[in-house]
Amino acid sequence: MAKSSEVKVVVFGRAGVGKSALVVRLLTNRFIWEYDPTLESTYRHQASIDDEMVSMEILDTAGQEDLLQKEGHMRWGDGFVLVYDITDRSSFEDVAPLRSLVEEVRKPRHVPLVLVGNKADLEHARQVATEEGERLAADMACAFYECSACAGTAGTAGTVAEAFHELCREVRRRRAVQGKSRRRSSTTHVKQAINKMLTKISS
Ligand SMILES: Nc1nc2c(ncn2[C@@H]2O[C@H](COP(=O)(O)OP(=O)(O)OP(=O)(O)O)[C@@H](O)[C@H]2O)c(=O)[nH]1
Repeated sequence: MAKSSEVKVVVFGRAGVGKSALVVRLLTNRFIWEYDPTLESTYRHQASIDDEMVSMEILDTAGQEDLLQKEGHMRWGDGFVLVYDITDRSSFEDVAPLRSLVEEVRKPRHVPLVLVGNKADLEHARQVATEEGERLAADMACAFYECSACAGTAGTAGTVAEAFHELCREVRRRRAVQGKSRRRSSTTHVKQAINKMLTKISS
């Protein structure tokens, strides 16, 4: 494993969608039923993603922050996990405005995002169809996962890590694109300077 990179991840979503439970699932592979509902916390987590060590700093937001706090978190993060609860339609409706705010705060940069529909174990109480999640993710041009932070739901628990890993990949892809365009613009400057010199010499 050659390189290692740092990625700051912010987990956003309405209070009670399961942000803390998802982060705990990622960090410990466990599910904890009750968590302090209002505290905001940061965690460190290392993972090998496609043969690269990635060190994630994860900010689990409180879900009830004011606009100023939200904007501060949006400036801090490299990538964002937008979470809704598949059994709570209004938490799904919160996602689009949240995404617009991130775009606004980070303009003109593209913002790496993943969309997560949590509590997939509660199929009987579902209020948001999988296709609706897929459509929203397509609109936001980001990856989409339905998962459950809840222990014992075979299949969906592993998806939690996959969602965070995919976000790190997207951050990495964006950094590569931005690095290239920075290099291109500095080459353009050198070319312009040489052209200027040549014009002066020949005149
Ligand atoms: N069945 C089920 N319950 C879940 C799941 N994830 C979280 N919960 C429950 O949902 C409630 C809220 O979970 P939290 O992780 O505290 O949610 P949060 O989004 O961090 O909430 P705030 O900190 O208030 O913003 C808790 O009772 C959890 O046990 C899940 O995947 N399935």
